[in-house]
Amino acid sequence: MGAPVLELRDITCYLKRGTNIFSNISFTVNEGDIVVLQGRSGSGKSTLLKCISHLTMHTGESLYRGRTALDYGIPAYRTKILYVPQRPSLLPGSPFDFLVTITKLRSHQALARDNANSSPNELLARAIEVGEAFEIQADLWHRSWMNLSGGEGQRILLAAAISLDTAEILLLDEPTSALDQETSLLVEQAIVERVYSTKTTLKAVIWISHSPEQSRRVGSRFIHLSAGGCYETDDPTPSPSPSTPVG
Ligand SMILES: Nc1ncnc2c1ncn2[C@@H]1O[C@H](COP(=O)(O)OP(=O)(O)OP(=O)(O)O)[C@@H](O)[C@H]1O
Repeated sequence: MGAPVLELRDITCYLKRGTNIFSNISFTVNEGDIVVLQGRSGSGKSTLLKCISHLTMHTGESLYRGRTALDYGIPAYRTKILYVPQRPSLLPGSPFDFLVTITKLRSHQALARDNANSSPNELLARAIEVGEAFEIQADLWHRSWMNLSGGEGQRILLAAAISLDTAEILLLDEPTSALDQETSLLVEQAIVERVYSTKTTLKAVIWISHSPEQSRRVGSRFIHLSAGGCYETDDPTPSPSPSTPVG
């Protein structure tokens, strides 16, 4: 087992007093883990990823390398634990504009000081290279997000997250939901290779998937959200009743 990277302690998310989406979610993500997060529609998978990245109010703690997001400062924490939504629905401009905006963030610049390839054009060159592995043509990076297909936008967002190469954990919210089987396989392969490569910053992934086949292909661990809690199983096709409670 690799070193612990992210420890979730008693994460509870409530809509209003007395109504929790889930309660006391606790598990640890180690280097080399590809944790597939499963559960019925509405069980709270996306909400859990948003809690981990501090986009949603919750109680409990997410410790990255033993420290909280407040210890690091939330922007710096988010460069290391990066949430990738299913769709880039509200982003203005083009994917290239998005990369330019990121390079101007102080949290990104603090990390990029050690990294010679930090200018927007260098970042774009890396993003284009990653995107090509996902069959994204270079000119799409300059097209408005609004004029990209669902699958193009999804792959570009993933390629951008990967090419930043700052995150130790990617929180992937159904990263292939808009893709055909063949393109899904390309994306899966690229992500899995990066987790196991010693040349990239990425150490682990939490990956929401509704597909047992995909879970089997990519997952090294399987955590199921159910009845407001979670359990870990060895089986990528989850059983209706909890096997091993986590936490
Ligand atoms: N901001 C919000 N206000 C009210 N309810 C919310 C809010 N965000 C999420 N919910 C509710 O919380 C529950 C969990 O939503 P979430 O999107 O996390 O589920 P999910 O497991 O990711 O679902 P799916 O598999 O369908 O994507 C749902 O019942 C949803 O309607």
